[in-house]
Amino acid sequence: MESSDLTLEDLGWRDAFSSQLTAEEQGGDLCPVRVMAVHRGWIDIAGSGLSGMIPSTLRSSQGPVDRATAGDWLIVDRAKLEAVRILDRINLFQRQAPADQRRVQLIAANVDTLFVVTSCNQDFNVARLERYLVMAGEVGVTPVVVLTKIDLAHDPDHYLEMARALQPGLQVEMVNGRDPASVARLARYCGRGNTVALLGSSGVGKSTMINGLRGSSDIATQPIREIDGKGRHTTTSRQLHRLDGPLVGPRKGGWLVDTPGMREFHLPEAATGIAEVFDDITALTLECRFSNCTHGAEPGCMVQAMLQNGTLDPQRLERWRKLVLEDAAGASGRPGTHARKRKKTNG
Ligand SMILES: Nc1nc2c(ncn2[C@@H]2O[C@H](COP(=O)(O)OP(=O)(O)OP(=O)(O)O)[C@@H](O)[C@H]2O)c(=O)[nH]1
Ligand SMILES: [Zn+2]
Repeated sequence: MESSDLTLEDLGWRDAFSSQLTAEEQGGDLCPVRVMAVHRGWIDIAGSGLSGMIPSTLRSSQGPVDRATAGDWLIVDRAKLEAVRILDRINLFQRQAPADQRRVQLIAANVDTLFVVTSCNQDFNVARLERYLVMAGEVGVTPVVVLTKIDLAHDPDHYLEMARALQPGLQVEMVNGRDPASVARLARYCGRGNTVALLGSSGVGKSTMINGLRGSSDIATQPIREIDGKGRHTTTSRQLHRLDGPLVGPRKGGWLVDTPGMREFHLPEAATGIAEVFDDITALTLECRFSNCTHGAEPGCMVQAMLQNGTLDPQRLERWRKLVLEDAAGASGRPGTHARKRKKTNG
């Protein structure tokens, strides 16, 4: 282990983790650390005043999601350089492994804010944004829609209005990623101890934004060559990057989760997220006469009633139907019955 000047607060420690510690985990050789990067068989960890690399194997592992992933908090045995257990997560991004649908791939844990990034041009797509927001709701992470390239848009406020209409109370920020003064709007989400992740299509300006926040031109989101535990070079980008640029404040920055899966993330399941993003429609369905109403031609269908009287946007209803159908279709191919956490971190 090497020493470091990081504190647990810098690393994103929360009361939700303190309350999980047993008496013997609060002294002696056992201590909490955060997983900063995941390599094949090894993890980079950082805790109060220490950092280093240890084998990723847990002393005992229970079930498919009981594996360390980027952002996790672990109890480690400092003397034996061993990972003991994973603390219950505030949230977890996971997906079905592309190669094997029965396996889950863990992407990142304990994320505070999800930047849903889109540019103010043809990339702006209501259905796609709703999908991202459904995902945020499902994982239990607070989304912030970031509209980029406002300098190129003829009428950026139009995009702002459309974005705000996606979900009640949704936070929306507009930035010109190339202008540090503009990117500074995002700094408040990236401060000490905060963990953010980004979602958005290629080319919308994610890297530009991150570089602006970090105040450097190194591409924060490019894979980094590292030396693994056996002294080999490996390419990994499954890690947390410090957001420590001048906009956030030197030594005050939080963490950016950047893992390959994050950028291609799609939903393993979505019912909770759909209910959240489409809470207006969900509320209507509860008032239909029949509990198994398909909102087609049944009598006493509240959804149809609101459609008829013009209260409900038919396109929004169509997008909702599509997501619900997809979720139902996905249900059959899903991996095991893992417990899911859904607790909001900030608010
Ligand atoms: N005018 C303008 N250009 C921008 C803005 N944000 C990004 N760009 C430009 O858009 C291009 C794509 O930006 P990137 O930051 O590479 O996009 P990305 O989302 O990281 O793309 P991937 O790495 O493919 O996922 C670059 O040429 C940027 O300079 C912006 O707010 N305004
Ligand atoms: Zn109905």
